[in-house]
Amino acid sequence: MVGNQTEIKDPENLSADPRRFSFDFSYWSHDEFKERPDGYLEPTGTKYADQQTVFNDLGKGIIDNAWKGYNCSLFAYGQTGSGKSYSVVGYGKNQGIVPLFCDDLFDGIEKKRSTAGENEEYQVSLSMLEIYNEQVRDLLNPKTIAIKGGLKVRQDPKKGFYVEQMTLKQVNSYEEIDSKINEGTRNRTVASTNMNATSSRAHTIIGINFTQKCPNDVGESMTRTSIVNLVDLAGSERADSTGATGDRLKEGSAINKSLSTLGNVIKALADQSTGNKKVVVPYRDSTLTKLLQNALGGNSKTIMIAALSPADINYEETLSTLRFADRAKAIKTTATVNESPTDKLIRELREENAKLMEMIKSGGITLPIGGGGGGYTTDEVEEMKRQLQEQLNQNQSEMEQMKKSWQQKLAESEQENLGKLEEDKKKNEDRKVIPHFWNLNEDPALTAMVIHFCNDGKSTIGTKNAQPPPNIQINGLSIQKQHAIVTNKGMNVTLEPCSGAKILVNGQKIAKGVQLHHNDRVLFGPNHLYVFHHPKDASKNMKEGKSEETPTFDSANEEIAEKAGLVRHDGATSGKIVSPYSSVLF
Ligand SMILES: Nc1ncnc2c1ncn2[C@@H]1O[C@H](COP(=O)(O)OP(=O)(O)OP(=O)(O)O)[C@@H](O)[C@H]1O
Repeated sequence: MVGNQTEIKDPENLSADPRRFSFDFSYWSHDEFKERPDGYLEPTGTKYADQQTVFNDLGKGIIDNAWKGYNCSLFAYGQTGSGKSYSVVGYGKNQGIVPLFCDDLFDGIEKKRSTAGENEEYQVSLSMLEIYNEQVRDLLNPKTIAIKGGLKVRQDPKKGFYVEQMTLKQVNSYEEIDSKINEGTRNRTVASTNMNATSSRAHTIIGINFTQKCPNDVGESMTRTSIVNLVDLAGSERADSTGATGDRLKEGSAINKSLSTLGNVIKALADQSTGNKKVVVPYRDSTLTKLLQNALGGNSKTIMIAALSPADINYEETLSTLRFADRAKAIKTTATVNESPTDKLIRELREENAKLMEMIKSGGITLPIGGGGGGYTTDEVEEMKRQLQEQLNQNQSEMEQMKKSWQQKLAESEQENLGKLEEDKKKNEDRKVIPHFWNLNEDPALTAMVIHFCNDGKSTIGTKNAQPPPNIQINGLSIQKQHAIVTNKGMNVTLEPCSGAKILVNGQKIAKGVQLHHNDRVLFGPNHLYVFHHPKDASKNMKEGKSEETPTFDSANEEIAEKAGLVRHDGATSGKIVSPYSSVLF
């Protein structure tokens, strides 16, 4: 990284000149940092770009634009393990753009609210989606995650593509939005573990809708809205470089479909911006590009983060990421401020609904989206009617939302959100005193997201189909209705497999009850991997100054492979190894 330039050398031809790419920013984050006692990684020289630096350069701009009423998007592109999630969401004390953005946004709202007049309102709502194998899952509504084929993506002439039935949760503070995002990440963890899916192959879209209602100079109520999409894309590595086969290959090609379409869209938009207006932009070719249409070529101010690995073995992928980013920087979006008199917006929705009513009455023959005339089958007409009704209902609820006062909405959402916050707080307290299992996932962002407590007495472990329902529910391949029983007797915890159930403790298959110890690794079935935490032992170790080695996904898998005789004893590892990490931004 030299100024805003990123240089890359071919490891097989080091004497050749490096290739140079210029961006708005180029950040180095591979070395020259140290960990503060609280866990924050801070620079030891001038080279390392910490999370706050990146946020100051990029996040603050998004905040300013959101306040002005522009739609904003940020998406992170790069191969698995290169630092996309680190930049977008962050880990622990090293918060990424999403939490820092939310914190700053609510700080600003609180300041405004403290001096706000009666007719000023500030409102934030959150959505969280995952695209996996071209299918959309709503991470804020676990019930929809299991829907076969995922949620439907529809097109509206004004809004563009949108996800039918998507949850939009109103949030009133930083704590509430943080708790909701954690809930979404937990749902994502459970879903990916149950389906034995690789999370790095999923795209995550966090949507923040920010609405301000303020009177203008002549006292007329104005509504200003901004939709902020923060996108953590799936790993961009090509399927042939991952050695994937079978389902993994199918999964890989679906992800590649989204990412290769993203590449095609970016190429087409870049061509357009150089004057070739005839190019057709293939948004419709993948779910991802449909949902990112606005972010890529429409009404949005957009930032792309390209995350790179400096390791030699990743040279080809890194070069391809840089080329991708280089093409993307040519794109020019045309963002406009989304501001209208509130009454006008309500009137437009009312008029549109009157038209939709007419269309439904006349048999739904005119498609809402550029449709033609007759010749439809009964099923097609029914489907059109259903779409029209759906749109009508959506407009109706949007209209009601606009008419409702902030106070009313606050009262409605507060109760639910408060309950969740209390729940989170209690869980955190319980973790200090009750023995429990915490999950390990190959994606560090999804690790320690699922907690199962071993309460006093007996707890059953099994699937949701068990009768009576188990105390600890895990679902998925090879998990039995009654899989195990965990007993906590005076803080002594034992784990006993049910007949036929597969459980490994520290890599060893168990056939009868065993006592669990702090930091034991427990694998239920083929892929539900947990660490057992005993709070008493943990605090004893701390008091005695004993250093603890916290198990990781890789170390637990190596242990399993070793016990099964699959690994050499020379320290060779088996999992993915991609060394750290630098990010380029433009
Ligand atoms: N800028 C950075 N400084 C220090 N550590 C980093 C940085 N970026 C990434 N890391 C570390 O590298 C590891 C991988 O990063 P991350 O999970 O963000 O990769 P990713 O690109 O999101 O991968 P995936 O596609 O699997 O989600 C994490 O343990 C993270 O803490």
